[in-house]
Amino acid sequence: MIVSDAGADTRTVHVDLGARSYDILVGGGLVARAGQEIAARLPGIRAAIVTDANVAPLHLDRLSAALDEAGIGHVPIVLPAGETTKSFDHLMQLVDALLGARLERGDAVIALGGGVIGDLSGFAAGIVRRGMRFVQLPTSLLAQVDSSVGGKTGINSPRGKNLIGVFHQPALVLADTDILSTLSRREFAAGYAEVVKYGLIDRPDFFEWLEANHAAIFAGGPARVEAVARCCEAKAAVVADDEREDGNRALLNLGHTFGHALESAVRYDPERLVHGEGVAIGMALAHRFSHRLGLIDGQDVTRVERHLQAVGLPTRIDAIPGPALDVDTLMDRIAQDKKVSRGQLTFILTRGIGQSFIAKEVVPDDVRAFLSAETAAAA
Ligand SMILES: NC(=O)c1ccc[n+]([C@@H]2O[C@H](COP(=O)([O-])OP(=O)(O)OC[C@H]3O[C@@H](n4cnc5c(N)ncnc54)[C@H](O)[C@@H]3O)[C@@H](O)[C@H]2O)c1
Ligand SMILES: O=C(O)C(=O)C[C@@H](O)[C@H](O)[C@H](O)COP(=O)(O)O
Ligand SMILES: [Zn+2]
Repeated sequence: MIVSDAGADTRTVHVDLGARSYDILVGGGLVARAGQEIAARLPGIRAAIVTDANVAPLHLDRLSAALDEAGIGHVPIVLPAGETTKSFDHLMQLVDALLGARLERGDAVIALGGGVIGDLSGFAAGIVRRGMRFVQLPTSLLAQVDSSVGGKTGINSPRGKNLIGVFHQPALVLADTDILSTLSRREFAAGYAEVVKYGLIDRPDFFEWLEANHAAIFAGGPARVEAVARCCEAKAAVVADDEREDGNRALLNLGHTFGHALESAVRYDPERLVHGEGVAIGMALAHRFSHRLGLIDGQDVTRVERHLQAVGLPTRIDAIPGPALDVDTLMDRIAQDKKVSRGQLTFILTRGIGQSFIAKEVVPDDVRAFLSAETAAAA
């Protein structure tokens, strides 16, 4: 993985995966350049632009014009916005539209959207004609710093989050930071949870930088570009080292065992919880659980909670609006987590800020007692 300058305001992060290597371009104005960047890497293709009903009216025409300019024939496919679109019904609809457009295996699926569109489109690209080319044009902060990189694709099940999917790497990621200007503050903050995650995993200096610079990142400008590029650099390094999560890639799941259980328990209802908010609560829970197990100093836990709260992110289960969540349901979803191995729970726990580690054979009764205390505190 190499980070280099590629023009005045574009940063290039290379994801080093042998034959499946690709570039992530980060900076302003990339939608306008998308046609030429794609044509340079995937000459002669046709494409489908997959997007959602919120993003389409804001950004589809500009991308379409950029592809026209580069002579890339394309069809738009617009799906409903929101987490419930990561479903078998919408996968079927998307697959049918790709086949109906007579796109070939060598053609490309271009995801123009947040993580929902990226995960669903990547899955469709991975299975249609046994694997079409795939390009990510992430439009949410979360998608720019996390979901567009690394090739995890898929949909949700009522039994748990992301339980159905494939690894399918993109051929190119174009993270146009200008496009974030139309994102709501709530969704920007949700994406910021995944930004904080990289600091908490193993980059304490980055966490400290975020504490000092979060306002500038939310405001836009160079700090935002810097944050996106540094997250992509961090994720690219992990993915290059462990593409299919046989080892350390699991660290990217910090906060997700709890977070995914919460998302699934609210049935992926965005009025109650979106993914990044689930990750924020999940990271706070992972730190408090680590403290309960005697692994981490209470001052570090408070520092993490304070930073998440400073940008308006939730840190407790009772921050989720609607009916109280039940511990049995949460334990049922946790038992479905993809990190479970030979029936044993795996969590990402921590010994301090930037000192996360993979904890195998976590005792379910310890988790249950902890969640009972957390939800009782909420009652
Ligand atoms: N594959 C991975 O490695 C990975 C990593 C992290 C998260 N994820 C997945 O990503 C999903 C969450 O992604 P998300 O937070 O981007 O959610 P999302 O795709 O639902 O986007 C959030 C909301 O913002 C809107 N939106 C997106 N870009 C916009 C823009 N530029 N202007 C205005 N509105 C815009 C969307 O329409 C949606 O309503 C979850 O399903 C999660 O599981 C996957
Ligand atoms: O890329 C990864 O690996 C991650 O874990 C990134 C997470 O932020 C992301 O939410 C991912 O989809 C979770 O993966 P899962 O395997 O737990 O479904
Ligand atoms: Zn995530």
